[in-house]
Formats: sequence, C-alpha cells, structure tokens
Amino acid sequence: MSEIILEGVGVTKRFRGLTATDHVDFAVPKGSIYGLIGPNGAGKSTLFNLVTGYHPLSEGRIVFKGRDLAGMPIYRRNQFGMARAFQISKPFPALTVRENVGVGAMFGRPDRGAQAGRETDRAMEIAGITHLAARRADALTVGELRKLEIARAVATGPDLLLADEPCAGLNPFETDEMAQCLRNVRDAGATVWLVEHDMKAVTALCDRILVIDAGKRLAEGTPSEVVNDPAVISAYLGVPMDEDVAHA
Ligand SMILES: Nc1ncnc2c1ncn2[C@@H]1O[C@H](COP(=O)(O)OP(=O)(O)OP(=O)(O)O)[C@@H](O)[C@H]1O
Repeated sequence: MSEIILEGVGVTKRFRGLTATDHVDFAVPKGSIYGLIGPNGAGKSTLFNLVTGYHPLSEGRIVFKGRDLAGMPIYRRNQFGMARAFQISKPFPALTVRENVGVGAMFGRPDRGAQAGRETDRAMEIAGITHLAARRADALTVGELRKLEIARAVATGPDLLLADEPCAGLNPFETDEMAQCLRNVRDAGATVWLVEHDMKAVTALCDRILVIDAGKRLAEGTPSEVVNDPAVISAYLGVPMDEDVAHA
C-alpha cells in the first residue's frame, strides 16, 4: 500500500448553523495527483481552507507528513511543505516572471542566496515558463499567469501543492499545458491535490478523486470508479461521461 502524505479523519467545519464539511475522511497517497470535485457549494473550498489552515476545524483531524496540523498557522504549514496555487494569480505586475518566482523561492527563507536562484530556475522549468523569464508579469496571458502561479508555489519547495481550479477559464490548448505542468510538479517529487470543475482534465490527470456533495464524502476512487458511481452520476455528472473516460 502506498504511503499517505495527507490524511483527514472526520473532518468537519460548521459555520453557525451550516455544516460545510461533514465528517469527511480522505487519504492522499504520496506522489499522486489527487482530485477534489463536487457541485457548486459542495464544500470544496472549505475543505482546502481547512487543509491550508485558513479555517480551524470544528471536529476531526488532519495529519500531514505524520503530524497533526491542529493549531499550526498557515505560514508554518508552508514552511512544513505545503503550498497553495490560487485560481486568480496576484503577481507583482511590474516585476518579471523570474523576479516573481524568485519571491516564492525566498519566501520565509530570505537567507537562501544562490540556492534561491537555483530553485527559481527549477520552478520555472517545471511550470514550463523558462522562455518567459524576462517578461513582465503584466504582459502575460491568462494561461501564462496560471503557470506563473504554479511556479511561485513550486519555488517554495512544497511536498504537497494544492491547486485551486488550475484549468478554469483556459482554452483546450492551455488546459493541456496546465495538465503537463501539474504532471511535471508530480514527477519532480511533490504530491498534487487539485479542485477542478473540468471533468475531462480531472479524469485524465488524477490518480484518485474525492467527490463531495453537501459537505459529505460521496465517493472516492480511481477516475473510472468515480465516474461510473451511480451516486456521483446522479448528484454531480447528471449523465454518464463519455465511453473513453468511463472505461479508462
Ligand atoms: N466563511 C463562511 N461563512 C459562512 N458560510 C460559508 C463560509 N465559507 C463557505 N460557506 C458556506 O459553505 C458552503 C460550502 O461552500 P464552499 O465555498 O466550500 O463550496 P464549493 O464547493 O467550493 O463551491 P464552488 O464550487 O461554488 O466554489 C456554502 O453553503 C457556503 O455558503
């Protein structure tokens, strides 16, 4: 059985009367690409926010690299090997791509010197933006900005990258490039957990997928197990997916 890098047991979050995350269990295998899907309002962002430390848990526990994360603030989780790439990238507009990625490499470790330079180059290569190194961030396309966001997170040296809808709003070509970028992150040794609405991208990319609905765990398994699950079809997909995915 593969090693688990991140585990959630009975993870629960209540906002006053609303239970946004309701006793969800999950286990993310180290070195995998793990997907999180569910209808609008299912609780995906809340679950990500619980993992990254933006919200405290109401109940349950989350264990990362063998350590219970209870009480650990966001910046410590980052130093401990967790990074998040947001859907809306907010780079320094007047800085170049390399300078922006360099900020990620120095984050929390201003004494890194030459090592930060190597990490910056490595992160740009993994994200496929080396050719854009000298370009100002405010001259990038949406697809390029999204890859810059991944590079900035990768430059912090994470063991786990959480990616928030990395393919949202991208055209099919940019979506393929983003998929390759995330595979590169995985191949470079990190585990990737992504929230994504683009089912084609999720099923093509992910080793396993967690489906939540109304805060509860609906299904978990390989892409073909999940898309063939009657509960997932009825709550999320509406209709069965194309044959090629369903029998992958
Ligand atoms: N800070 C908060 N305070 C109160 N309610 C919240 C808060 N954050 C989220 N919720 C509620 O929790 C539920 C889950 O929201 P969440 O944003 O996690 O869902 P989601 O699956 O990410 O949705 P979407 O796909 O639309 O982004 C929703 O009913 C939402 O209104």
